[in-house]
Amino acid sequence: MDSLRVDPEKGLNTSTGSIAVRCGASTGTISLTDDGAFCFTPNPVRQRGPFGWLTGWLFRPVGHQVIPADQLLGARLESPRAFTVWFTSEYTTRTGHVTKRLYRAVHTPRFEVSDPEAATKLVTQIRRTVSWWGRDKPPHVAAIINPKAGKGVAAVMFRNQLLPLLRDVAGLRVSEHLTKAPEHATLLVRELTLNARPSLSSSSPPSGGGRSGGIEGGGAAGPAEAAGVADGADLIMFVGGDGTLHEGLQGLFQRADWNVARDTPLVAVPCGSGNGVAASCGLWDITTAAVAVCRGRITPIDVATVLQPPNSRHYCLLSVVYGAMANLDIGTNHLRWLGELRFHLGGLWEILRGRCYSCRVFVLPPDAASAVASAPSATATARAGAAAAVGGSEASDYGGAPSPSVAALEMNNAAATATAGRPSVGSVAAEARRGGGGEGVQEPLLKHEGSACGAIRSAGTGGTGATNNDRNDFDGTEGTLLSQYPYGPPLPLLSQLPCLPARLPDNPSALPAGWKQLTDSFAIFGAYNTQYLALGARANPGGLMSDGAWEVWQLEAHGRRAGAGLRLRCLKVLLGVEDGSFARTPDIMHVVKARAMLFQQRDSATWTVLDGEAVPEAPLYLEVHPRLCRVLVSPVFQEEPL
Ligand SMILES: Nc1ncnc2c1ncn2[C@@H]1O[C@H](COP(=O)(O)OP(=O)(O)OP(=O)(O)O)[C@@H](O)[C@H]1O
Repeated sequence: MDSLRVDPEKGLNTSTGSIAVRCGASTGTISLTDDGAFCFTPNPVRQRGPFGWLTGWLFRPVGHQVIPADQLLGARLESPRAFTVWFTSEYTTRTGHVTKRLYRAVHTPRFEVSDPEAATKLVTQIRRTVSWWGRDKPPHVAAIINPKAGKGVAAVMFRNQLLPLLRDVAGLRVSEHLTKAPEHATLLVRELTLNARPSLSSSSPPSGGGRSGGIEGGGAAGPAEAAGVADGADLIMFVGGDGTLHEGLQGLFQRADWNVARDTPLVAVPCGSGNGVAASCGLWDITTAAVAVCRGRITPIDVATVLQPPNSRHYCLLSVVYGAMANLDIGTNHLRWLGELRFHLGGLWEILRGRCYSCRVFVLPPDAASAVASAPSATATARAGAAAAVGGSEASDYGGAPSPSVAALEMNNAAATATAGRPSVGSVAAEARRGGGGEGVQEPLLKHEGSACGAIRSAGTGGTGATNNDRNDFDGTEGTLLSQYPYGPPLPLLSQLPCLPARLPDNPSALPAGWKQLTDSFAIFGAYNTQYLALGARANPGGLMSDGAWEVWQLEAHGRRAGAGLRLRCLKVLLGVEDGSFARTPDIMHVVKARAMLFQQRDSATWTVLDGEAVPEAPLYLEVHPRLCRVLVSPVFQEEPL
């Protein structure tokens, strides 16, 4: 063993392609096959003396072991000369109609070599082959950890379960960023150094070993590495619930480089109460999420802008809910310690209360949106060719060079930052909640110039004489202009509206062609992007996260109180929500696909909730940006419509 000649690149014996090791009472050789599989071949055991069989039985040799590349996770150095090899063991659980595929991380016994250098090199080679997304250097994962999410154990889970696998086994570089207050995740993501744009590889499962799937397929170094870029993050990992990811998403689109930053893959590690995004990506638990990070399989996801005139722009991945669905989330915040059980209790309470809710909703279905997007629109033209991003399912570019207003905003931001420093996380959040004007980063979004409603038209038509009489502001109330939302991805469908009304019209005739009105009164209402709203709530069975549309679900009602029949239907939905089987009952709920939505609250006994976070009661406009971001998914991820 001492005479091993070691390949400086690979750690393996150059003549045999293998390395001699000791494993317990056995000796043998380790080799890595061309397709990345790990093999341990024990040396034959010679029986010595008449009782050789007894010693052979007592000290049973370790048998031949082959671990295919798609099961390998990495290797961990246990001492300078000893290491263990880690691999995944897949298992399934079944909930009604849903089969969930999860992973355990297991490891071999310790292997010992005589040369510490050989051990280090072999460990590095295993890691690089299976978990570095085909790169030469370990990718950098920025972990945003919310210690208050769920039952408050996210930081402990990160240190005990996630970090040992990602750092010590897969050899990834992991930087920790602990949130210190609500909305701190927004600031952290806004200020993260990110690597250059990774290319999106196929979202189909890797066919061979771990080396084939991934963010940077093909074994080439990433562009950032090639360019020698500083140590920016290649992946942003959110260790918390949906709220933590939601806050991080706001930070991503508050960056001046959002159009590049949006390509940085995001991963949700389920440590919150709901974990709808993690569930929708097939990341059912922490170990499965860790395996997904090692494999690096990503898929595009639609993101919706939600505008609340006159001052707020939110980005959502998951849902907009109102009424019962909002109450069972926000109304059970004090039961956070119960985990996901709080949602079930909240649902039962809502059925017992039997309350119905009222709102005004208009939706623009995808086919109508395509027609609208292809129709000439002066305003859309003014928005830098943004309409091109809407018609197709591939949104390849969301703007490139910033529009003049964006450039102005960036200058504003720079000036504000230089003179007053960045606003604190808390002050921006408080300002946004109050709905008042603020300074600094969000200032241009907060400014409201009601008198300029006609200006957008005049800009589009080339006219100059717009007056207040030019407005089409539905009911004569003031509207808000597209030009007041200059930052982030363009809103080509919004540009078809003359302005964002402060109060929604009574019927769709006041809106451009294609808009449809939904029922005003309902027992359950929600607009969803992904299939799961929580690990145990498949509220949108059949939804696809990258089809360029959201699904709007309604359980219609008449009047303020639910009768016995309606309560029974609500109960059926609650009982069938875990696997989405409620949707098999005909006509139990009404669902439509929407590319854009206008929504106005008419009930003060509930909340408006975006991705699990309550926002002020004010009318909102939602527009879907097809495939705007990337999320990391389970290696076996497949969105199966029910
Ligand atoms: N250090 C902190 N102290 C107090 N609150 C925090 C801190 N960091 C983040 N938060 C807040 O914690 C809240 C809950 O986080 P999150 O939504 O991720 O968990 P959850 O509500 O348990 O999960 P889910 O959204 O999946 O139901 C967020 O609204 C966030 O603003």
